[in-house]
Amino acid sequence: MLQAEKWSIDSAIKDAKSITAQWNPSNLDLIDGVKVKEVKNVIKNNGFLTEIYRQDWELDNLTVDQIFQVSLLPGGISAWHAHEVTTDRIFVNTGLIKVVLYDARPESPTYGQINEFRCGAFRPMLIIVPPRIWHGVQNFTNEHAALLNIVDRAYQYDDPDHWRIPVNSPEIPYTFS
Ligand SMILES: Cc1cn([C@H]2C[C@H](O)[C@@H](COP(=O)(O)OP(=O)(O)O[C@H]3O[C@@H](C)C(=O)[C@@H](O)[C@H]3O)O2)c(=O)[nH]c1=O
Repeated sequence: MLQAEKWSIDSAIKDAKSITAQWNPSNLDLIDGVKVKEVKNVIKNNGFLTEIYRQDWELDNLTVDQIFQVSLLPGGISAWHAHEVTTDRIFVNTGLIKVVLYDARPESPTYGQINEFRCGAFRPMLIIVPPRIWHGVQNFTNEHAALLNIVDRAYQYDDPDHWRIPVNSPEIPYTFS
């Protein structure tokens, strides 16, 4: 273990572990029920192809009832959301977006846990967000960004399965910066 003998500046702070050998955040313990499928871009002579969702990935045994896109302007934040019965499957397909989850289920083994994902074209992944997991997204770049949401229950115009609390709610121990 490297120690800061008197070679550095007194106020210097040594980095702690931040990443694993698989290039994942070292503090990422998935919230119970959350699944992540990382995919790789297939580079072609004229660009690249990225698979977004396949039933044979067997991530869940739910249907695909609707797919919609959410575009976020530079710096845009959409938080916090939760659904009682709908599963979100989020794929950032343009730019880079921070996807943050919070487990507020008292009975959950990961109650109180935060998961933060930074994903998009450079690090494509599908994030499965079970019902009752709070979630928010932020375009933390100065470019346009967008995500696809592949849901197992289509949006119900007359009775949305959609609960919200303000982005700055003290109920969730996370601040978008
Ligand atoms: C989801 C949805 C919304 N809408 C309407 C409802 C509302 O007037 C407007 C904005 O919808 P929302 O307020 O739900 O959009 P938004 O606040 O951006 O929430 C969406 O963001 C992502 C990150 C999520 O997590 C989802 O829960 C999704 O609802 O669009 C549709 O017309 N069709 C749809 O399929």
